[in-house]
Amino acid sequence: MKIFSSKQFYEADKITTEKQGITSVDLMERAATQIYGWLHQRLQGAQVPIHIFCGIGNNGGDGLALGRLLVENGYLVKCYIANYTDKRSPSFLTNYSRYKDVTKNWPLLMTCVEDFPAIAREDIIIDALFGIGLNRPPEGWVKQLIQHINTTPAYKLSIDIPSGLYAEQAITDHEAIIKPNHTLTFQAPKLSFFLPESGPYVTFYEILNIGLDEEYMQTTKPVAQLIAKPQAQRFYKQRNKYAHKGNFGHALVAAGSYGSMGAAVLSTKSTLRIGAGKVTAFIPECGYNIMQISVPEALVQTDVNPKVLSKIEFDFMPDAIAVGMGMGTGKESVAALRGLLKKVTCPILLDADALNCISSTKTLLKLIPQNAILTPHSGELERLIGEWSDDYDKIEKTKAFSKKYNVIVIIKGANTIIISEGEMYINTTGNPGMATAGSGDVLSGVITGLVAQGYDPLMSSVFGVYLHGSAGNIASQLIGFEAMIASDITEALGDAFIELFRQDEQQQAPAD
Ligand SMILES: NC(=O)C1=CN([C@@H]2O[C@H](COP(=O)(O)OP(=O)(O)OC[C@H]3O[C@@H](n4cnc5c(N)ncnc54)[C@H](OP(=O)(O)O)[C@@H]3O)[C@@H](O)[C@H]2O)[C@@H](O)CC1
Ligand SMILES: [K+]
Repeated sequence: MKIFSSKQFYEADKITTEKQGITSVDLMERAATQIYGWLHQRLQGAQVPIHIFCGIGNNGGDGLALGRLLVENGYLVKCYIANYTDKRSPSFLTNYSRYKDVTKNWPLLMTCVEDFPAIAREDIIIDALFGIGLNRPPEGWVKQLIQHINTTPAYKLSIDIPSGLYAEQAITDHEAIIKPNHTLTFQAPKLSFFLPESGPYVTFYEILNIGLDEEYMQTTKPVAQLIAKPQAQRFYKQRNKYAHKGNFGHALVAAGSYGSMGAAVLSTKSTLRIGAGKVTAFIPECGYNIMQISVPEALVQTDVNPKVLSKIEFDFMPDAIAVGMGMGTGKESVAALRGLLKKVTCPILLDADALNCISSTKTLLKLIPQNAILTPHSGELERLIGEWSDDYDKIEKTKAFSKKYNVIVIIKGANTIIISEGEMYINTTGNPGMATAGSGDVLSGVITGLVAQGYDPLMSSVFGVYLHGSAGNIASQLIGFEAMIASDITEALGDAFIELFRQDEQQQAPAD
């Protein structure tokens, strides 16, 4: 699914009205009708007071049109206009009059704190104060209105975007944003819904299709691609009946050190679980028994150094390499990584201490092969690209790094982001139970195992992140968030493949 910018939404709005021969007010009516349908389905005429807070732009226009539809259908509605400027939009004005025509009263104009209404906990609030046209943080009594709304326990529904939140710009005032229970967004989600600083304002969202021009939506390059089940299904490569293990590649996992062999075990096992034909673990000698016992399916080769990796030498041609998990950052590790980077000829994934070695020894940067996959967590990323001021700055700096070194960077987080060649992919699977030691080692194995099987590095990254999150979701259903450990994710990888093509009950039900 595509994520578009505000500018693109305005363009889509214009093209849609031109091509479909409708006015902006007609489009607004479509949007309001969709929200009305959503609410009516849930309320079924219930006589609960609905307070609609409207701004003076088109988001406010949506609120007024919704108010009229609710009144026409017998709901208890009170509409308030936050009259923060005189520059009312034309579509707002049309719906302002239409509301008056139906109710015989103008909506209540608010210009100061004294105008704020009392709201009971059972009431419903519709937030139509600001949409994607917000261009500065709300101030003064408008900010106080937002705070007033936030302090009530009443259910809050935001139209298009929580008011005060930008679609694709960093938050400057966290106290001036509506915290809704639910957001109904038009046509496609906005970038801010998925980033760590702004995502918490959008705990639940749904997309309402308002029929924006299909051709525009399909042919326009988005700001990001959201990866959910339909996209992930398209990545999957079906196995041929006559395939043998040689068809699914031989991966090398160079990892581990004394005290950190678990990282190597988790990666190696996950590389196998995701479907690599063969995996060789290259580890310091101290881990030999540990690895052989923990992962009997893996081949094991050991370093000359008993405790850390010092020279990564192998006697076969791997199809994919993962390096770094638990390998340490000392002199020996840096030398081992340097040697490996100099001779590598297949796709490579660099994780954890491999990234830390690169951050401490910047001369390694120029040895990173093109299209290498880097999987930093927040701290590792900061050491690579420097500090950032906000989520958007982080994305821009990561894009610049990815372009400069021609690498794929996976920014791990609640919504893991994959950046490659200026493109951005945002994953939708995963849960807070996955914030546990070793989860990243599993991800490295998953991606490496996909590369070994012949998925290209970018597809392996995007598909791997999706499957890893999906496995985490499946594991959490069995065990909950708190008790989940990284091995649970590995064990659920098989189910993640099955889940990819499982139809939900609704889809299976025969059509009437
Ligand atoms: N695109 C589509 O396809 C469709 C979009 N639709 C709807 O339109 C919405 C976008 O509408 P919009 O452009 O009128 O923006 P919106 O946010 O309502 O108002 C902005 C106004 O507020 C002002 N302003 C800004 N910041 C401010 C501040 N801090 N404090 C005070 N004032 C501030 C700013 O004026 P300024 O003072 O900057 O000149 C401007 O007047 C969109 O979210 C969706 O709900 C649907 O109807 C159907 C189809
Ligand atoms: K809103």
